[in-house]
Amino acid sequence: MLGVKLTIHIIEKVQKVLLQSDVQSKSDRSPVTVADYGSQALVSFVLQRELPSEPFSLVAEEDSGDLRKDEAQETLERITKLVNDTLASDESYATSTLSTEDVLRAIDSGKSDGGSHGRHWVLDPIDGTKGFLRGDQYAIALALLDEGKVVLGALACPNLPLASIGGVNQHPSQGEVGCLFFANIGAGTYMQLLNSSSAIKVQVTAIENPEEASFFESYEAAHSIHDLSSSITKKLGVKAPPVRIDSQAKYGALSRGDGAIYLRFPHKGYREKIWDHAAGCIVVTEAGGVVTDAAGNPLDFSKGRYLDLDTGIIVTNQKLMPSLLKAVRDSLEEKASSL
Ligand SMILES: Nc1ncnc2c1ncn2[C@@H]1O[C@H](COP(=O)(O)O)[C@@H](O)[C@H]1OP(=O)(O)O
Ligand SMILES: [Mg+2]
Ligand SMILES: [Mg+2]
Ligand SMILES: [Mg+2]
Repeated sequence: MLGVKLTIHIIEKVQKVLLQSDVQSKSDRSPVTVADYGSQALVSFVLQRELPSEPFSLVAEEDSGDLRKDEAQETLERITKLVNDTLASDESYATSTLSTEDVLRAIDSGKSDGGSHGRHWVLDPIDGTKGFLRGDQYAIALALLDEGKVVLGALACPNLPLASIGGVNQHPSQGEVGCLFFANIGAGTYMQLLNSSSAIKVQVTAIENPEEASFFESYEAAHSIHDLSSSITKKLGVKAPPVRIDSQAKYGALSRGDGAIYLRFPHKGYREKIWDHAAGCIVVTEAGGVVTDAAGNPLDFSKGRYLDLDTGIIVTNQKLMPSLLKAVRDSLEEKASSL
């Protein structure tokens, strides 16, 4: 249990870093903010502080390359202040102060390649940066790999309502907001409000009839081919329109039964990273769901920083998976023969 408690502890702390902030563009033209860097520095620092006796390995999204350039000095100072203010607000870390060099080093300790041996932490400091910038959904995703398998996952979704987001009659502005999902291998998935400490066990939906199912996909059409998921769900007989939200909040929502299906088909040439799915994958599977690639194979997190997979990622419950896989196969064949 130490791992799970530790993970929650860190994520609650990181949430405080997430203020509105300037945005830079990375070499792949995706956005990165001082909050992404601050979050990664903080999680990395706290993990190393809490686990001094074991070799530390972190596979994380960001690196300090751009922050080391002369013109980034001011940004780096802002990130350092953000990190130090957060540490100062917590009893256990109030005496820690990081220099700009410490922050760069903490960010860069996320350069591990992971792999099939030993233990590796896997972090997406902000997943769904575009959603974060829009004020929509985003997540902080932390997982632990042990001998290539995900054994622990925590997904903090600060903008996710406690009430279901899968239905048609939604009032997203009402009620409590900010959910944390965590899963430990063999022990199920739990959810709690970010500002509370009492967790409830969650389960994926038991729906067997696709006509009653609703499905999630990316908000951003550049992240997933919407036409393809529409063809798949039509074949399956899904009646509801897609629920489009950002980030691994989709996995969290699915794990508590908000929707029944999550489809993700990135455009040609995009390579999926392990930090975009490790926490979400265990959160859904421990809640009774199934996560596979488009060919029906389980995701393999042991191959390094990237997932080596066939075409796309599909998620649903055990009952719906066989017919979903068939609809995926048929739609992909149709697409291939129309090219
Ligand atoms: N061109 C792209 N295609 C697919 N996914 C992308 C692309 N660019 C960034 N991503 C990543 O996809 C995930 C979000 O997808 P979605 O919100 O659509 O589910 C994020 O991990 C995002 O990274 P990031 O962590 O930088 O936000
Ligand atoms: Mg990013
Ligand atoms: Mg991500
Ligand atoms: Mg990210």
